[in-house]
Amino acid sequence: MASQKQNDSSAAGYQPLFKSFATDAIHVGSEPEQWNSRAVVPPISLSTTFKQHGPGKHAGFDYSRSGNPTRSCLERAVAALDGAQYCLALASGLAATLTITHLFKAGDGILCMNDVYGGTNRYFRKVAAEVGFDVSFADLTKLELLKAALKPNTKMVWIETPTNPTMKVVDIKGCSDIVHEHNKDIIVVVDNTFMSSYFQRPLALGADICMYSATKYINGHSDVVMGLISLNRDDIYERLKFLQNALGAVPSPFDCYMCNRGLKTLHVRMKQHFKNAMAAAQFLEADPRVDKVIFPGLPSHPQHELTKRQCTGCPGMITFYIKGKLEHASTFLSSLKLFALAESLGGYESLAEHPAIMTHASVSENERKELGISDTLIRLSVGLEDEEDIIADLNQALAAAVSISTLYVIVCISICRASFSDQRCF
Ligand SMILES: N[C@@H](CCSC[C@H](N)C(=O)O)C(=O)O
Repeated sequence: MASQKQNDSSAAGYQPLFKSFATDAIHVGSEPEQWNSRAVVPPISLSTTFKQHGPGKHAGFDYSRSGNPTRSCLERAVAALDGAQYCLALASGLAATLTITHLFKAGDGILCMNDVYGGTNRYFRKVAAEVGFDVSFADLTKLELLKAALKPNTKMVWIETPTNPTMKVVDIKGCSDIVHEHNKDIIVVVDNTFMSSYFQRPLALGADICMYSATKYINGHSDVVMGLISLNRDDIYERLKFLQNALGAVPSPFDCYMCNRGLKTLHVRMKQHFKNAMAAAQFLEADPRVDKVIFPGLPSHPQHELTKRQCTGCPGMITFYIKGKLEHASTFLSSLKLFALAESLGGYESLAEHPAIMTHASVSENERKELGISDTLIRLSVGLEDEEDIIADLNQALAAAVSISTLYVIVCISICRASFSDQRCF
């Protein structure tokens, strides 16, 4: 039976599930034997300071920013799930990004995937570049563009896959091999927020660092803001551990407790996100009111085969273009009843948003245009509700946004436009 379960995803052509994932999620870091009380659930250790036997002689913890027992429980669990030796928890995904960037100095080159979370784009362009980092962007789905973009001063390559919001999938192994062949000291970072460790293990594919906004799937309950960094290299870990303390962007013990609690059901949630998202993506793709659906689990996705080669499945993230203009996208979003119109993703509840106006508003208009973040682009985070209710909500909101007569007009206009550009009629 166990091997049958293991084979579910590989039967669909994806990588086999990671061995003992659920067992590790539940037990690693939460061993009752570490507490005198033998508490089965790790206690929330709120003390900011810890009594020392003698000056500088402590029992593993001296000050809560430098290290905290509840935080350690979470960090150990996440390291196990990422196939990593080490994990560090930070106060947010962006706190993780800036802590990693502090590994480098002004003048060093950072090469970033062109389509990334708006906050990452904003941090690299409007903060890191302004303090002297040489920041550049390239479409890393094309390995020849990666090769061309590597410079003598490149110190870090930042990959996000699938990308937020246009769901491009980047070949982690392909990129890591090229980067490390060019210079083995360049650090390849993968933002694994969308996939989570359940569907993708970047370190096993050659990346040096795997990072998360744990606010999303890892916690999974939309009630904690947190970042995580997993890695295997001792030298980078030592420096990041120093930076975690020296920069001080650490999460509270309560948030660590909450996130560890959410992590225990990651495997159960991700399976259901995949199932619900697949059904929603198939529904949207078959619907005439929808122009295009981008979901890596659909055979129509340009990197569907790559997704199956490097992942064990797909999360609940779907992006689609609604037919029409901004007003149709807006009406669709305001008409949703079960999906909440809200930023963020990866919680048990379904969310929908308009990247151009919401999560990616800080990306310049030109860049948004180049990336396809248009007025009709809608991003869904499909939650864990009943599949038929999710689809019914999408259906009624599409009906409110694009009536049959509007659809008729849109289709006529696009036929005319195509004919004009072909110079075949009129
Ligand atoms: N308004 C926020 C944007 C939050 S986006 C959150 C999340 N990463 C997502 O993609 O939904 C800001 O300006 O930082």
